[in-house]
Amino acid sequence: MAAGGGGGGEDVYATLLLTDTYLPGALVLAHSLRDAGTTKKLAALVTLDTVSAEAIAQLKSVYHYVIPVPRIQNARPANLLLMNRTDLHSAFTKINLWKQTQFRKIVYIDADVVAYRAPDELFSITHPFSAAPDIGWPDLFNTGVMVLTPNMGDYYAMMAMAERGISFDGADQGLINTHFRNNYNRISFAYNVTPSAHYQYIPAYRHFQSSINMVHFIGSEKPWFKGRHASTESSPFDEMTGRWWAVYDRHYRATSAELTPPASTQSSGVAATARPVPEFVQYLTKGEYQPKSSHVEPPTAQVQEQRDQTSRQHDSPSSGMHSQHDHQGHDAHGHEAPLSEANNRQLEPSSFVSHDVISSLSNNEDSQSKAVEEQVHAQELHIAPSEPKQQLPPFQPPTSSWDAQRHPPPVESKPEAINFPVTIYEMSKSTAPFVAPQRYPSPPKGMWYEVPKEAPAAPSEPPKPIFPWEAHRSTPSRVFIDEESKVSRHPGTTPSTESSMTETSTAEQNNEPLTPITPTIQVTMSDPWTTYSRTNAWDEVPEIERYVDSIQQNQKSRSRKSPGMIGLPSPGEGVEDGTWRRRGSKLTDFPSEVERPSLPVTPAPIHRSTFWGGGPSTVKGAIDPLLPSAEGVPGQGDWDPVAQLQKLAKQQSEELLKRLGGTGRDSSDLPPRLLPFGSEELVSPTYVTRSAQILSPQPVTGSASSSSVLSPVADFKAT
Ligand SMILES: O=c1ccn([C@@H]2O[C@H](COP(=O)(O)OP(=O)(O)O[C@H]3O[C@H](CO)[C@@H](O)[C@H](O)[C@H]3O)[C@@H](O)[C@H]2O)c(=O)[nH]1
Ligand SMILES: [Mn+2]
Repeated sequence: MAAGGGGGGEDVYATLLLTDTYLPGALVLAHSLRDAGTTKKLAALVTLDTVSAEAIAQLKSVYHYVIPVPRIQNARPANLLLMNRTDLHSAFTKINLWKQTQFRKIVYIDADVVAYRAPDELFSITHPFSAAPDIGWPDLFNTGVMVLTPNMGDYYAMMAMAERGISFDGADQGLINTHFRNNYNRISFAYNVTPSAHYQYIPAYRHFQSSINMVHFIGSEKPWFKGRHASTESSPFDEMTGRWWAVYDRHYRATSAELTPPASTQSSGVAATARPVPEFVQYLTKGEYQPKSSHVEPPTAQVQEQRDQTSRQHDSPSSGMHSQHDHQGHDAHGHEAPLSEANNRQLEPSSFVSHDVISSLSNNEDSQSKAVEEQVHAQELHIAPSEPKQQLPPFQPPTSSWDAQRHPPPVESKPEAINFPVTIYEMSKSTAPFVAPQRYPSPPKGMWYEVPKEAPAAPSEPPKPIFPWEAHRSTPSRVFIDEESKVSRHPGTTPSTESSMTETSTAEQNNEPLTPITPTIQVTMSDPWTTYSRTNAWDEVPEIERYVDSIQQNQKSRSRKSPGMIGLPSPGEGVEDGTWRRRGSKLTDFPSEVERPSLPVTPAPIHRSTFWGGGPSTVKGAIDPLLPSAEGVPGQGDWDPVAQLQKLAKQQSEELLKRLGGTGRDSSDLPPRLLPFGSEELVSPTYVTRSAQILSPQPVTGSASSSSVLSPVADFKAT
């Protein structure tokens, strides 16, 4: 063994076993690493004075090295009380890791850790000491996972501290943190995830879940102390606990075959020693020990027999001791003293645990009766019945102890539907002929829907109007293809057969006016460009008008203080008498048709004979029927965008000039306005020029002031 350390040697994962009670943990840890396919060897440091031979034998079945180390006890354990963990009085023993200089690098892992994957990459860290943050105080590191280079320097330094009891928590974590305070390499929390039943940062867990390497069950409650059904929720904590149990089950769960061995071996009492699954481990795992039995006996006798068997099995030279200590430490059935009284499960002579289990079964009345209860329960659930007919076990949903994303199903697993409740119906074997009953029960009453005798009368009157404009609503004049049949069925409504926008359909003549006509506007059907109303039906509702007036009155009085606001009438426009308001009192204060005739918004579609998908024979003879055209919408053929744009431009210019003071000026002598760029060549695909005169942009002839306003024209002049 090299004294300097850190030189040659191999890499090992190492753990520590101070007591038998942590054996299930140490075994599950080793299996989890091996199952994950680690290429490194495994070592377990053990304190021979407190770990039984049986436990060491178990360790040897999975660990390459089982290394005895001297137990280092804290002579001043007062600080341990601060965290209620007096069971950790010998945690200083961990310091022995630095003495193992036969190894190049050690990845130390607490016995209460389960590996999701083998973190072999940790061995390539060059830093002499690495650890992950502790959730209790993240500036500290947790000593449950450490990557260290053994060397005698660190060993002696820490031994000196241990002898003086220098540790703020009384255990190894306080000591090692003090020693490596300023010189440790922080590794990811994913290497030492410490779940909590009370607090879990669930979003982070969900986010980083897939990167978890190892899970460490810190605190006094370990999975194997609580039993597999300690919790049935599916919290992150339960998921992680489930992963521990998945490894346990893979290697230590009793199969039903083992629970019902052949009768010959049963009577000999030797069966217990033949072990695919070691009972010793089950003893130490709460709720897992199930004694073998193939026939129903009075439970008491059975327990007695089991106890005797176990007694023989675990007999050792020190067995005489077991009656002396009425130790009530943790037994495998969970009939333990509270875990906070943790020193109860500590520091007994070698192999004390097995005796402890036995003594609790044999010496303690209470324990015994509970054990009997459990025995009976175990029979109900798991042990093959001796009588042919026995109640099926109650349905238990499968526990989520296995992560299907990462691992194959546990070796012992059964098909998913194995637990589903099954009801089997059998055919009647009766040969007696069927005799109909005298009377069948009458159907239940009042369970059907009574169809109303009369159909609900159609509402004779339309619903009362809610909004003012509903009172003088106009009938829509556009007709769509789907409605064609309806229209033609209407007496006197014949679809127009010509595509002419100016033609008034029969429907229009028979019905109300189709365009909302306000009293002030003269509709001239001959000029479709002026027939669009720019007012709203509700503009004339007196209530609304009054309301708007009142608002504007308000605004007016306020804005007088700031003249020049856009939209305010000039002093000459009759502010004082209020006449200007007539034009501006509407919510939608668009220029009227007279002021600014609108462009048609949607030209009516041109009817194409092929569109309707049929030849002349399909609809009404040789000519396809046309939909009645909407009133006031100009025909497509009349649509000349160029002319309309110019018309609009001219009108606007006129208006502008008018506002600028040029009253009474005849618009006809205004030059046509420049069209928007790119639209000069615009020609409607359907428009047939009716007047040969096409207006072209001409230089403006107005005054200097007007030309500066008509900037597009001025620009044009400049070019
Ligand atoms: O009765 C015992 C107690 C401890 N151990 C071993 O010592 C380790 C530490 O004890 P543990 O119960 O795991 O402590 P934690 O609850 O994890 O508490 C924290 O505090 C301990 C004391 O500082 C540190 O050793 C741990 O790494 C740290 O996570 C265990 O994993 C075992 O390897 C035993 O074998 N038997
Ligand atoms: Mn631990």
